[in-house]
Amino acid sequence: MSCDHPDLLPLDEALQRLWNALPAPDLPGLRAERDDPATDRASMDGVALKASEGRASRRVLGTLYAGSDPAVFAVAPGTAVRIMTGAALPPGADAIVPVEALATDGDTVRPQVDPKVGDHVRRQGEQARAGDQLLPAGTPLSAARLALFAQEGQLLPLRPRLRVGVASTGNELVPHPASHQIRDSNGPMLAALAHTLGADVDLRSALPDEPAALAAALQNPGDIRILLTSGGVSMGDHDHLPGVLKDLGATILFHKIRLKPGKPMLAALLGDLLLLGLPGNPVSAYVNGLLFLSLALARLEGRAAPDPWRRARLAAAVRNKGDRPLLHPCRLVEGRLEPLPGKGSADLVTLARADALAWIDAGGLEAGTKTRWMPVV
Ligand SMILES: Nc1nc2c(c(=O)[nH]1)N[C@H]1C(S)=C(S)[C@@H](COP(=O)(O)OP(=O)(O)OC[C@H]3O[C@@H](n4cnc5c(N)ncnc54)[C@H](O)[C@@H]3O)O[C@H]1N2
Ligand code: MOO
Repeated sequence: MSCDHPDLLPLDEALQRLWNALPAPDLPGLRAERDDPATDRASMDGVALKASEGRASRRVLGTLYAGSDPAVFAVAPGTAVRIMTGAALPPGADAIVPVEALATDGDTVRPQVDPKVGDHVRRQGEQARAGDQLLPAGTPLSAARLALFAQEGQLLPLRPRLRVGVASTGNELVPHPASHQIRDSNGPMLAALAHTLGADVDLRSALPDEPAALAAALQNPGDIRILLTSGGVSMGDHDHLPGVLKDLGATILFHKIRLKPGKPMLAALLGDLLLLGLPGNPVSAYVNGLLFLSLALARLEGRAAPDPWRRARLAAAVRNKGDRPLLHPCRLVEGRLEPLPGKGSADLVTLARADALAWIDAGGLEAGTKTRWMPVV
């Protein structure tokens, strides 16, 4: 019997749908408060002098450091001022000769090179002029952009880390398992993943396969913005999550995607709470947790959408008989993807040995094919 599902949502569309459904914070634009740099500055440690005097000796008047007021010196013919990187140029100087290109004798210096006007000088306003638009409103935040806001006197406070709840589901999850039971490995895995991705994590006890318990957890989520669950989203008698969400009036963003592992992946909004209902199989929970949580955190924090994909060649062929693209565990060896002999979406042993997940189109890929892959973090 074929299990092909033409209605499954392609991964990139699912990611886009999640991105569009989440609100980005208000992202202000930025204008330059003053010229950048605000005065001519030294870009090397050396002496500030008049270039037109060529290699002639100069008498050193003193030293300017980054932050020194340059007006205390005036560079007249036959003089120079020692200057450190970042210091404003003194009046009269138009070039810097670096320490390495100077002969020094007491307070006299002699350039060993022919200085030219503007040598090793960062010109006033060469990066921006006062009033220039530096970043339009809506530009996603990054550490570099936050630094630019700080430079212009508009320090943006760091946002508190988003709080992410993690709750596994399943009656089979117990701390001391008999042979028909298992330990909860998804909970600790997803907590670690959320922590790695920069969230503040609340790892909760596993929930039983009971609609009432799931409903209670969803209706009283506590102080979290995102809830990661694992399990209970497929076709089994105990797969209650989709029905519970429907009864609670949640907005289902998608349920079931064209990816192996990850077919029953579910995302829903319940008021302000984003629920990522990850499939229970550990590799599936990992892959989808990584893809969807990193995107959701970036969106809610006002960062650009992360692109986890890199490209490399497969060292060996990988078969994929299904109709879904496959993310296959690999080792990266000298820049090539060496497929591991994995046993599918329940095989945590192979996932833990992998450092890459390679994208294998439906139908499989031959050895030597270049394909996209993402790191296992
Ligand atoms: N008739 C069908 N059966 C299944 C389908 C389907 O389309 N039709 N899809 C399969 C796929 S694909 C996946 S993935 C799984 C996902 O099912 P659920 O998300 O409903 O997960 P569960 O059934 O609750 O559990 C699946 C598997 O994972 C183990 N598990 C669950 N939670 C944990 C945990 N916290 N730590 C470790 N392992 C966990 C669980 O014991 C099961 O073995 O469904 C397929 N079936
Ligand atoms: O999504 Mo499932 O993990 O393909 O077996």
